[in-house]
Amino acid sequence: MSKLIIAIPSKGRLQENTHDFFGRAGLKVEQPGGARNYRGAIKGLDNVEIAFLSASEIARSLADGSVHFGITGLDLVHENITDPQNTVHIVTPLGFGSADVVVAVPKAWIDVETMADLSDVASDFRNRHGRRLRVATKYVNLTRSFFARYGIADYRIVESAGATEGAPAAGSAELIVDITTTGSTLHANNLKILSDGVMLKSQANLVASLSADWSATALAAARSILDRVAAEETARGVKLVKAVVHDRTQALRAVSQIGAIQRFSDINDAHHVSVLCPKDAVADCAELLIGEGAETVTVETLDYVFTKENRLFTPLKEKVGG
Ligand SMILES: Nc1ncnc2c1ncn2[C@@H]1O[C@H](COP(=O)(O)OP(=O)(O)OP(=O)(O)O)[C@@H](O)[C@H]1O
Ligand SMILES: O=P(O)(O)OC[C@H]1O[C@H](OP(=O)(O)OP(=O)(O)O)[C@H](O)[C@@H]1O
Ligand SMILES: [Mg+2]
Repeated sequence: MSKLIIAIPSKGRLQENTHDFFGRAGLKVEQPGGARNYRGAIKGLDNVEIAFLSASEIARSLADGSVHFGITGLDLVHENITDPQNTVHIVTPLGFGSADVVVAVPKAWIDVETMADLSDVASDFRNRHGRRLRVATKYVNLTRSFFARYGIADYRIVESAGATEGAPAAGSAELIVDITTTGSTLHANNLKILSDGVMLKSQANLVASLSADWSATALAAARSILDRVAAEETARGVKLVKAVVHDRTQALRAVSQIGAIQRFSDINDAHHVSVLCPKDAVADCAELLIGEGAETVTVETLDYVFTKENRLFTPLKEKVGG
């Protein structure tokens, strides 16, 4: 009877959005004993335990299998997990925590715009100064593999624990690899991103561990959670469109062209149409229905659309369900 363990950020910029994400799915995260208690629960789901960890610890816990699910940035997944392909499964991106991991150099380096330029500078630098170019970063693994891809070997990594953008001005490195969202920290430190220097586009993801103990209990709890998550995601992308038309079959044929689908059919009713329509196609759908004789078309927002087939759970089960 091993419970499903979900690791969520205990602090930092992903924390608040994570609570909102669970809230939208109708799941209430409870932290008995307040912010200093590192174990919690989800209201009404007895087989789920919450572990509050830092975003980077979450990536490591997914790798070692001590948690089943975790919410963390894709950057941390790729930096902290050796073989992410075979170690974790990305369940779904969450639409928050967007940031790019980038290579940035001083703006004063006017001749350096690309990774190829940087490669030239790196060789020159070594010849001229008798030491290697220094790159300040906490993304050591991402940097090594990205630089290797561009054939750059003449550099040395200076591990940074924070305020990485300050390293060039402080004289502790020539350039940096760090994460950026608005670009204002880079700008404030007179740094520019190389044109092909975006190493990774990151955002927060719901990630599953492939090495955790996926007991029947844990899998069942995962299904309950993913049912709610998928139902909310689906609902956010569609609207419920209703109308009374001359000929239902004909109207459905027309709106199916723009992706609207009949979900709730009453074979005795030849005139009522009620379809789930992609959010962006609602106005076109209404126009088509009016063309099919509707006087009025109403559009409703839905909270959840549950379906028997769960597009988030099925791929996970295939990987861990035996
Ligand atoms: N502008 C940003 N700067 C840094 N991280 C960001 C930014 N936007 C989103 N993120 C995401 O937030 C996560 C980092 O969160 P946070 O800073 O709370 O964790 P952390 O620094 O790894 O924690 P700790 O260092 O204590 O382990 C990363 O996954 C990153 O992708
Ligand atoms: O492009 P911007 O919008 O300016 O954001 C990027 C900055 O934000 C992060 O630092 P954070 O505030 O998380 O501090 P940290 O270095 O202690 O993690 C990151 O390390 C950058 O320094
Ligand atoms: Mg941080």
